[in-house]
Amino acid sequence: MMKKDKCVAIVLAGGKGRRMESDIPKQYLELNGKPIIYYSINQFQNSDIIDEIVLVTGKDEIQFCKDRIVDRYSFQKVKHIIEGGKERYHSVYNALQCINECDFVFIHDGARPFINLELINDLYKNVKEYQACVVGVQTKDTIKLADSDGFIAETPDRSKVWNIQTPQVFRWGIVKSAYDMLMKTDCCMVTDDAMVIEKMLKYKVKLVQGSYENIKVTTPSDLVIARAFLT
Ligand SMILES: Nc1ccn([C@@H]2O[C@H](COP(=O)(O)OP(=O)(O)OP(=O)(O)O)[C@@H](O)[C@H]2O)c(=O)n1
Ligand SMILES: C[C@](O)(CO)[C@H](O)COP(=O)(O)O
Repeated sequence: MMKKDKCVAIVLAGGKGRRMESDIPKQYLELNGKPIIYYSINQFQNSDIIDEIVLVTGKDEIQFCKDRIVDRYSFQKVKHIIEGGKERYHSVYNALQCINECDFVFIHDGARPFINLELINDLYKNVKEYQACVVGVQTKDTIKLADSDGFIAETPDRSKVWNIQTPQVFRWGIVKSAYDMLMKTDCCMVTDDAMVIEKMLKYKVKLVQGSYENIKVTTPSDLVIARAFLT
């Protein structure tokens, strides 16, 4: 694939992993002898699309990431290892501050180990065309919207309902200005990057078909599933 653009990947590992209830943050738990975070950094390191990686982690884990992940596995594209913030969107904002300027930013949960080079290529093609895109899969369940009393209020057409994953990929100017605007508002109900673009800029974000295996390791049962995918 022809590539002249500069692409930076932000890999998020600044969360505490409370729902995993483990002693160490879930992104450092091991799958087949390697930390969960290793798998996605490795895909970005091996991708011809990605030029640089910013790794975001907890203050107390910066040295561990440098020694036990970046140096140990020779992840030369990791140019910054920085401290995250209170919420996911604070961590993304911190990462955006250390990117000088580039063409496209790939934002990825370090707790999603099963991305691959094909998906990164696909997202790159889409972001060049649409400027903003996120990966997801169509829901396999029937979805109900609830009212405040716990009764069904609505059943949306499930062909229009997607489960959203990461990477979420944006042209630099779009993601930078949307996050700058977000930090100047009181808005805090933000659970993914597309929401920031939708809310702040009213920009249309393209959905890109992903894989049902691109799970986020969130609870102990996800760890069992992730280990099964690797056998
Ligand atoms: N302040 C935060 C919160 C989350 N994340 C990262 O964002 C991704 C998605 O978040 P989630 O799965 O919710 O992780 P945690 O916040 O760690 O989990 P929990 O809500 O169970 O504590 C993870 O890779 C996580 O490390 C981050 O970088 N900074
Ligand atoms: C960004 C994300 O992975 C898309 O599904 C997700 O929203 C992260 O959210 P969480 O609430 O922190 O699990």
